Amino acid sequence: MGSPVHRVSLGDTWSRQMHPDIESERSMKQVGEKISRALSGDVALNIHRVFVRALRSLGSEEQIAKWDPLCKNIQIIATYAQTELGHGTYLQGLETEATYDAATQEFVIHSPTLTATKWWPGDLGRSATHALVQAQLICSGARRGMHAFIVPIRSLQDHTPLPGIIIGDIGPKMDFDQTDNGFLQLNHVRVPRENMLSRFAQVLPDGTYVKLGTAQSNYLPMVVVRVELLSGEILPILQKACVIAMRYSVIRRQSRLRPSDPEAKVLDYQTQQQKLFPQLAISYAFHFLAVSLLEFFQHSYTAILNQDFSFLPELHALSTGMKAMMSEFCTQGAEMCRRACGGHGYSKLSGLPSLVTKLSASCTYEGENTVLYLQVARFLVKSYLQTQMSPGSTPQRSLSPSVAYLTAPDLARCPAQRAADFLCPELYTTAWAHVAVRLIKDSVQHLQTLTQSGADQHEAWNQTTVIHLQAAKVHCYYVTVKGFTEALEKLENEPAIQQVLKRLCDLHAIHGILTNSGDFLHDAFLSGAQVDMARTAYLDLLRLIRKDAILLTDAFDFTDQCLNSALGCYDGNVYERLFQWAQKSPTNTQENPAYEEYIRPLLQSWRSKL
Ligand SMILES: CCCCCCC/C=C/C(=O)SCCNC(=O)CCNC(=O)[C@H](O)C(C)(C)COP(=O)(O)OP(=O)(O)OC[C@H]1O[C@@H](n2cnc3c(N)ncnc32)[C@H](O)[C@@H]1OP(=O)(O)O
Ligand SMILES: Cc1cc2nc3c(=O)[nH]c(=O)nc-3n(C[C@H](O)[C@H](O)[C@H](O)COP(=O)(O)OP(=O)(O)OC[C@H]3O[C@@H](n4cnc5c(N)ncnc54)[C@H](O)[C@@H]3O)c2cc1C
Repeated sequence: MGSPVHRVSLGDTWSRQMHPDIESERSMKQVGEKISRALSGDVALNIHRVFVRALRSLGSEEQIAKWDPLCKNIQIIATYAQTELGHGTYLQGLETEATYDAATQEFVIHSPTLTATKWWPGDLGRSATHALVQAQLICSGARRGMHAFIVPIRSLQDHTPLPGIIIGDIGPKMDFDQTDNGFLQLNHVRVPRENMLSRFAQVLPDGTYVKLGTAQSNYLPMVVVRVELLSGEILPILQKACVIAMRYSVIRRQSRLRPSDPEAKVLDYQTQQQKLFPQLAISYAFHFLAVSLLEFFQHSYTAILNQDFSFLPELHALSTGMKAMMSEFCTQGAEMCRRACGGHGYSKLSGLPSLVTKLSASCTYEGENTVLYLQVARFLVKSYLQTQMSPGSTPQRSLSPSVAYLTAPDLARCPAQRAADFLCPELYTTAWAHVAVRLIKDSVQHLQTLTQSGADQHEAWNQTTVIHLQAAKVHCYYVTVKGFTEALEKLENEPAIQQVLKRLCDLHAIHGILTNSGDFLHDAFLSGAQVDMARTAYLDLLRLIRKDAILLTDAFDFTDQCLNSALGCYDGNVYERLFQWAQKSPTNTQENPAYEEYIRPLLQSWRSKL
């Protein structure tokens, strides 16, 4: 971990004295340093731009050898242009066309309608010189579905749009002001045959179409980016929010626990702990899950690139489920951290509002969350039906490991007899698996009831998607609980940090049980008394985690510059920074433009009436 002196924001003009309230929280600093090293096992890849990932997923070796160095050396600036004005989710509905012309061995890329306009791609508005355009391939008189084409869009000489290209910025957004998301219309733009990325499909010079992968091979870049977004983009934002809110909560003193006491650190209030500690716990759960998913991804991705697609269904289900869950929970968690900082949390100087608005976008980009959860549901239904096949029926691929619980022994009742029983990873993992199985089974039964009563399968699916969504969300929560417990098992040689992290794992599992207690009470798996036991264990965990809270957030090892927050600096000098940074606000360094035009005339008119 860097020394404190390297953490204080540059340009601070007061003493570097550590605030005593935060210094007193770091008595066990070496535990925090050990935890930080455990987290450094994170294999988060740097999030290359989406284009580079798509090129490496869909391009032939020759195409990668040609275009990758041009990207790396910034000889071109490339964007990933898939979403259109009229379609983002439904890829089969994309309208941009790529029609093969055998006479010239070129593709003619065209936007046939207004809604075919590419809309949203990052860097497209003003920066990109090339676009990876996802378009419906038309060759040998047939439509072949979505394929990827590299299309030059701006001159490398003077950056002006090339012939047939209408391009610009889509206008102001909720955040990401630094990114020029743009629009692109293509008017019969010709590119050579070699510009169709051809790892999984080729068009021969005479227009013959050769499929080398599956129907969904060209969806691979989305799987890659979803996995990398988790630890590369989404999770660090929640971790930063936790650091800021936790440090502020040991500096902020407000009200008294007892009339005779000094004002209390707000983190000593149980309700403040209940706001922040579940966010801290889930950020650790997501960390360990992202690490294990990345390992699974790297293994699967290598196989897929070698035309072995056996891992793809589970990889697709895991990547969509974790992207949906992490973006949803991280967005909610960052907002909770912001609210836990009171008025100063609403100040942009806290750094928290922009974390919330940035995370909010992650619920939409790279796949809208509901749509992705329903992809998980589709996988769960298929997996459940697989377990119901009669033993002698046609051989099926083995059940994917992430749904092995579908065939594990199930308990009808939770065996917990006292609060401490809820601190047992096996007990709460089994509890989560029980509810997941029940909801998946319920969703399948509702679907089958409708189809057996004569409903069209697509209508039956639509009429049961709310139930499927609930099952998918519980499955994803189960995956995070199981992933966290498995990560803890690997820390057996570090008992000190294993104990500290186990409390977070316990809290994460029980927090989910208490906030979804209806799902556990529904079939009497838990009794009301057992929910009370779980709450007792939960409240005691809050008390125990309190003493490690600062160490657990220091362990994320963000510098002050990275946090960019007057509330979250390592030394805790919150008020000095707020005051100093506020004085730097442009409105404080300029003449008040409203005075001459509005305020003075107003005051004068009032004075003249006195
Ligand atoms: C600083 C911040 C940086 C942020 C950078 C963010 C940049 C953002 C970039 C973008 O947003 S790029 C655009 C992203 N767009 C999407 O993610 C689109 C989402 N839509 C889809 O993924 C698909 O259209 C769909 C929703 C999955 C539906 O697909 P489709 O309608 O074609 O088929 P289905 O009938 O649903 O499924 C058929 C079959 O295909 C399987 N499948 C679907 N997707 C994938 C995939 N990605 N990989 C592998 N397999 C996939 C699906 O499971 C079905 O399989 P079976 O069940 O039939 O076996
Ligand atoms: C900040 C940002 C950056 C982006 N960057 C890029 C980029 O670089 N390149 C790129 O190509 N795209 C990019 N996008 C676009 C993004 O990928 C799409 O917006 C996203 O895939 C969602 O698609 P959509 O906008 O069509 O939403 P829609 O699908 O229209 O969603 C609207 C509503 O319809 C619901 N819905 C849609 N389909 C179904 C269904 N089958 N079942 C149930 N409900 C459904 C959704 O749940 C949602 O509630 C970006 C978007 C954002 C916000």
